[in-house]
Amino acid sequence: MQQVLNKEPIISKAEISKKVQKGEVILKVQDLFKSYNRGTPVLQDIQMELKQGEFISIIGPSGAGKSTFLRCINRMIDPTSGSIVFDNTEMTFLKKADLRKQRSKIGMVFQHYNLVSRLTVFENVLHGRFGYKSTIQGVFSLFSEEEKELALTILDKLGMKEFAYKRCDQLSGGQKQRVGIARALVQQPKLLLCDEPIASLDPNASKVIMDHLKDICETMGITVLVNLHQVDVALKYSDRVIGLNKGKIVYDGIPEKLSNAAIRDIYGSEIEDLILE
Ligand SMILES: Nc1ncnc2c1ncn2[C@@H]1O[C@H](COP(=O)(O)OP(=O)(O)OP(=O)(O)O)[C@@H](O)[C@H]1O
Repeated sequence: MQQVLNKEPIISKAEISKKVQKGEVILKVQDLFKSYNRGTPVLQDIQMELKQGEFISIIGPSGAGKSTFLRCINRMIDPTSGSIVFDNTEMTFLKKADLRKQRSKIGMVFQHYNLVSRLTVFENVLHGRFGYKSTIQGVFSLFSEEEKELALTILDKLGMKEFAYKRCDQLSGGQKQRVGIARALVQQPKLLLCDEPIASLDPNASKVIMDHLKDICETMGITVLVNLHQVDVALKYSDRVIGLNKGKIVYDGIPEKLSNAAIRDIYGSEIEDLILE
């Protein structure tokens, strides 16, 4: 068995299904601006606080800045100015090793899954542990027995254990997305960023994915921040909905208070087929 040099606590099976308290602020964004190539800002004056265990959806028309915002949080994109404090650490100043360490606490789920299709489900899931390893360990894919057990436990939770040794190119879209979620969960994140996780899926597979994300939030206490195009899905699953229009937050509140007027503010002229009478 290979030793893990960079030891991080590995959660037990019992902890994976433990209900945790919602509460403390896990992410605080202040005065955030982002412009690409010195052009017009695509994010403007973003202020936001997310709490541990919250399920938050971001909705808004195409080009509103939803993906840019998610990617600024984990610094896949560098913000132009402003502050992002995640888990008591200012993200915008971090470099190399410190950034990598902080990023390992933030899982990300992508619309197109970002899996290595010729590798097995199990191998793809273990890739989520790379953030905890030295370069050498990463190159030789050295994983401990504990890490392998964690990967299988998470696959089991997502109903994917029986597919562990299948190649990812043999899976359906919904199954691929469950692998993407499992890979994010083996990181043992405090925050899960999901960028349009159901945009490529049919309604049945979308429901399975959203149900899993909600369950992960409720049973593991992980804060889930999801970009969505579907207002009805956001309303059904979220503790809180954030509406973006042209890079500005125009709604931040509970789903029950998202009025038709608020939906108009978010979607502007694209609105008519979205109004829920
Ligand atoms: N790498 C880039 N370089 C220049 N402009 C970009 C880049 N990425 C995004 N943009 C622009 O930033 C704006 C916001 O894009 P973003 O993808 O964040 O919006 P979105 O709300 O996620 O849209 P969608 O729902 O279509 O994915 C858009 O005008 C887009 O064209």
